[in-house]
Amino acid sequence: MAVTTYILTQLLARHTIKLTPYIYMQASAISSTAAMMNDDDDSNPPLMATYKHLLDSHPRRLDADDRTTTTDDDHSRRCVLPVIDLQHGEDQCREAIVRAASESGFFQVTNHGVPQALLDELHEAQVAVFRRPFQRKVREPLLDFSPESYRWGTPAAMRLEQLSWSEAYHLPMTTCTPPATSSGDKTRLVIEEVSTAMSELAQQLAGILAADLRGDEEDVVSRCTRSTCFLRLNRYPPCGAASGAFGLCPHTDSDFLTILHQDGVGGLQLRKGGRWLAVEPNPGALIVNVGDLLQAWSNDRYRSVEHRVMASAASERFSVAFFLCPAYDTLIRPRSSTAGGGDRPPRYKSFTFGEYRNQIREDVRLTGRKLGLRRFRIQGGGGPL
Ligand SMILES: O=C(O)CCC(=O)C(=O)O
Ligand SMILES: [Fe+2]
Repeated sequence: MAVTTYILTQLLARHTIKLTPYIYMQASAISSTAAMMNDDDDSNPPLMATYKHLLDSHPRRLDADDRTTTTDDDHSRRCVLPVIDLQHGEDQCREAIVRAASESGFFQVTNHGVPQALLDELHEAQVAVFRRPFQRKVREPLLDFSPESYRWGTPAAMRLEQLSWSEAYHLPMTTCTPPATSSGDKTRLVIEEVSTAMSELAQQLAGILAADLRGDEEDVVSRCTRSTCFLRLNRYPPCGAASGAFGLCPHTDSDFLTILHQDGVGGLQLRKGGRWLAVEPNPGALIVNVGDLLQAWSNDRYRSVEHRVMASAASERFSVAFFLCPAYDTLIRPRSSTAGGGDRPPRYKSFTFGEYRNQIREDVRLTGRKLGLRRFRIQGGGGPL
């Protein structure tokens, strides 16, 4: 029975896109039933079964009446991110990095020091980790990571637009270092090596961006340490259920700086000038993006740009994100003076990273979404950029 439902689910997952809407609803109902039976050999989280009420209440394309989502036209709009080759050395790249962080908030780096062979190994390990049966992912911790490190879907979603069709392992960097007693498992080692290499890269880039902001106030970058950063392994299962569904809902990153490695499937989009633009996968490059803390600390010199992942109907997608975060008690005090920008009054009230996180949690609990930096913005502060 388990095998039959598994095959049925797989067939439906592959073919729903080709079915008419009416047949599709029948198909999703059957597929939901299969998922609810918790087949032990099915690695997909039961997204369809769990969020069927949201899918059913929104049977049309997500974009039919929601301006925050996409259109066919937008799907074909591509965005070319600046590519910075780090082999030219820090001094040569400094200006390009500062310009990219100020103008686009997202850029790519090549010759970044994270060996491609290591990223390939992590990809292989990541596929194997997510291939474990769903019930095992939920019940048994991965290696010696905490059981809470596995997450899927969006428990608080009240509408389809708030649902992320994905699963992830959220790994604080402290836990990425295997204890001395650990078995030396290959997955463990590769996770540690990638998080260490990405952390070094993030520190280097954040250091360059920080150095360009004059002032001798507390250095936030030095407060981003192994005990405060984390790595997230993402998997986006195919979603034939609703065209235009999100693999990851629109958001800005709440950290200081993010390093992202994606596979070749595509799906990442940025919001630019009120439009969503697709980021073309670039093998060999890592994506870098400014987080909210860096935007506030730089008094809007660097930009934390809204982004999202579109779920694919046909292909699963994997990505790895490293989040450079300071300690929770780090004060984010906008710099009143920035290089090139002259004196500019602070645009944000000062806040600690801990206060920022708590405010986000509270906003999500009360409104269903993150309000982010606008919560700390000084009305009329700073004047035009
Ligand atoms: O998977 C991606 O491409 C983006 C991931 C992301 O935005 C995040 O984890 O914050
Ligand atoms: Fe993100």
